[in-house]
Amino acid sequence: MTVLGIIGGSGLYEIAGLQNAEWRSVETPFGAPSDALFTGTLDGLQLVFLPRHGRGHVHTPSSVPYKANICALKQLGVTDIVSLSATGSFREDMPPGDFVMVDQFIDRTFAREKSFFGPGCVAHVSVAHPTCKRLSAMVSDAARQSGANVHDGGTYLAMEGPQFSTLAESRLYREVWNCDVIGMTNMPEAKLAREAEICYAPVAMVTDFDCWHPDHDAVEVADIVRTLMGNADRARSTVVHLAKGLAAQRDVCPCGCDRALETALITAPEARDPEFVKKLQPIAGRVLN
Ligand SMILES: CSC[C@H]1O[C@H](OP(=O)(O)O)[C@H](O)[C@@H]1O
Ligand SMILES: Nc1ncnc2[nH]cnc12
Repeated sequence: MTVLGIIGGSGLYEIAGLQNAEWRSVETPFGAPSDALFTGTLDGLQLVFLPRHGRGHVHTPSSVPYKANICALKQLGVTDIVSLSATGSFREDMPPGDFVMVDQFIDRTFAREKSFFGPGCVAHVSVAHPTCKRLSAMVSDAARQSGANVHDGGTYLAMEGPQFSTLAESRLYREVWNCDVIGMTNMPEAKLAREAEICYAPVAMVTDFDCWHPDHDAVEVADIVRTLMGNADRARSTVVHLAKGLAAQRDVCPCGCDRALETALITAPEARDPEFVKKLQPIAGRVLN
């Protein structure tokens, strides 16, 4: 069965229109998620919403409990995640207001735990293709139906933050590394979703041109928030259109996201730490038992 998870970024702290809606507190072996999770149904589809920074925006990009967030979504049965994020743009043809269906990342974050696995149970999943093509295509259609100008494909530079980039960094990411958008949160979120075998489709909602742009000397939160308000309405409408198109009956993912752990475990069964294996149950119970 499909359970759609929505991770709401800056400016997206709630979602309206769900039937049988309730906020549910969830504990995980990896601690508490950013906030309670808002569950309900939309057009017959089960949906779980989580505000990435918590209601009121209390978490910094570095303090977001990424592992607990993904684990909580998994515990509520989420099969597909749409991740909505505010981003800066490195491209003149991806101006504020546009949506970019990100399909690649460069991960420059350094102060975050990036794997559920560790000593006592080691696993290596592939993130060569870190997003789900099938889900991204559906989100892209839904975003177009909501009136957004959508770009299919793009590389997201994940920076640690919370400060915005220096001009030299912005130029490096744009001119040398050919990145399309920049943000602070999609890593390690995407890597953890893959480890949890959940399909992941990130939507970068452009809010600014970062500091490389001659007309935008510095990035300012007030400008971002203003653009976010327009983006947020289209993001909510995208979710509504997506819920109409996603079948409740779920087939095997053609990209293999839902089987990512099948070839990933390397620790010999007899060498695994039983306590740690217990902790990993919600994420990897399917392949560990
Ligand atoms: C408010 S601007 C900077 C902030 O916005 C983005 O957050 P999110 O990805 O959750 O929408 C960016 O990554 C920064 O955390
Ligand atoms: N220019 C920017 N850099 C990093 N994160 C962002 N989020 C929104 N705009 C951003």
